[in-house]
Amino acid sequence: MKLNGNPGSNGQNGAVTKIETQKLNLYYGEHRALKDIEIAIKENQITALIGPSGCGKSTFLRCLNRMNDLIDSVQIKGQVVIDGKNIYDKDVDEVAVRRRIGMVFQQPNPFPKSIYENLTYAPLKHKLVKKGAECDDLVERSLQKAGLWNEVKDKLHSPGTSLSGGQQQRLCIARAIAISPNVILMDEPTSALDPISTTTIETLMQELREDYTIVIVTHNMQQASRISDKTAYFHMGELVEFDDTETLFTQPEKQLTQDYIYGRFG
Ligand SMILES: Nc1ncnc2c1ncn2[C@@H]1O[C@H](COP(=O)(O)OP(=O)(O)OP(=O)(O)O)[C@@H](O)[C@H]1O
Repeated sequence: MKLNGNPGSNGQNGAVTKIETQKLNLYYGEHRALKDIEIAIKENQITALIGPSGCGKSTFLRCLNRMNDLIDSVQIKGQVVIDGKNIYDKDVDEVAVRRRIGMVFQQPNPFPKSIYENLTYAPLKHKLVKKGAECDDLVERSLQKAGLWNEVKDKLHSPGTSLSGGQQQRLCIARAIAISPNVILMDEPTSALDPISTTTIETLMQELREDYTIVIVTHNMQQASRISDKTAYFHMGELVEFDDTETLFTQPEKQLTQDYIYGRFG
């Protein structure tokens, strides 16, 4: 696969801003893990977050769907504006935020239920669909989008955990899609997968970009380079550099970015 061959980086400079953070700071107790992060993430693009271990990539990602709210010691200051509205405003329902913004984790984590129920559980709970034909339709559409339908259509009532690791991760992507989000967050979604499953998911992400805004944390710089339109380099809680992926990997402006990309640390 060609390094820096991301097809989406051309001609999308005028894309609409989907997510914008303003002076975003996050504290775990006394520890300031994010420092004045300001970034504008574009709609229907893939944005990769890279940087050394502990620099705050996952913390930042979790700010985008208010997942950090679940941690007692966390204090967040600043704004995360999605579709023009700060998701930390008092009148915003955090459960509704998490519904609009799907998340896929490092380890595939299907529920201990059937493939079918993995996809219908949350939509039924949120009353997005009714049992029966609507659920059947949702299951087929979500699995089609996640590129898994042909592999599982004859065993929808088998446990999700009976699938291979790569299939389980695509089931988790289908589950994220089933709640009709418009943003999908992915935290190292392929790091537990073999190279073939990784390629399948990378290809799938290119297709999903048509319909969703995707933000992905990855340790794999070649992956960021292959799949993303924009890349953000984080270091010790700061956003050091954010640019078109091709520019960031070939002509990084900041010394810290150069050191990381050229392997001088991290
Ligand atoms: N639940 C938590 N409680 C306290 N501190 C935390 C918590 N989660 C993360 N941290 C700290 O916040 C900082 C950023 O962590 P984070 O996991 O966001 O980094 P990361 O860049 O995603 O790292 P990695 O690449 O290793 O996953 C680190 O110093 C980490 O120890």
